[in-house]
Amino acid sequence: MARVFRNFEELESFVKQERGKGRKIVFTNGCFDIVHAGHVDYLEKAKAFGDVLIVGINSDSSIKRIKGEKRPVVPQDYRVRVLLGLRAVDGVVVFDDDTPLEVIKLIKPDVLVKGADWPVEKIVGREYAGKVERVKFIYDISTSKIVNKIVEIYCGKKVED
Ligand SMILES: Nc1ncnc2c1ncn2[C@@H]1O[C@H](COP(=O)(O)OP(=O)(O)OP(=O)(O)O)[C@@H](O)[C@H]1O
Ligand SMILES: O=P(O)(O)O[C@@H]1O[C@H]([C@H](O)CO)[C@@H](O)[C@H](O)[C@@H]1O
Repeated sequence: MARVFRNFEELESFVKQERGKGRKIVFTNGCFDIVHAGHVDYLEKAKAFGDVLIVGINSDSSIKRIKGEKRPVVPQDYRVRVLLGLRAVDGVVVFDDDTPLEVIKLIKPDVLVKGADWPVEKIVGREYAGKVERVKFIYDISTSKIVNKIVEIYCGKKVED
């Protein structure tokens, strides 16, 4: 089963151990507030770029700063637990900064992956990765779309994007 790294030191020693076995380290990051089919698809494709997939997940306070006070809908411990249950994921680490730059600088992944909604020039940490991969969306879904649909259904209000 996948594991959660309690701190960056634990993560660093895991990465060193895996690299020692000749394994390719893939890293990606995100908020993963309400996990959906798009996340599952992109994480499986991310894993396929290497041998070990580590996912950096924003802390609750990080998400509040970057996505607004009303988010996240799902607390970080539950968001972590969902990712740990995904077949593609080997490890999860929570980061509290606005960006995963410090984690990426630490592990220098062989491959850094984001969904194709992120232009390369906006992918934080790209200069510390062996290469950067952007995964195209095959599902037209997002956490925001899910939230907005629920508000529309239950509150009869159209939420402005
Ligand atoms: N439909 C999708 N298909 C593939 N990848 C996706 C999809 N939606 C988001 N991603 C990717 O998942 C990662 C986490 O993104 P995030 O948690 O912001 O999801 P989101 O659904 O876009 O959430 P929000 O609507 O709150 O922005 C990012 O790398 C993003 O590019
Ligand atoms: O879930 P998101 O919004 O895709 O995740 C964010 O990604 C940002 C991205 O990596 C910038 O290149 C990152 O800075 C931010 O902390 C979220 O993880």
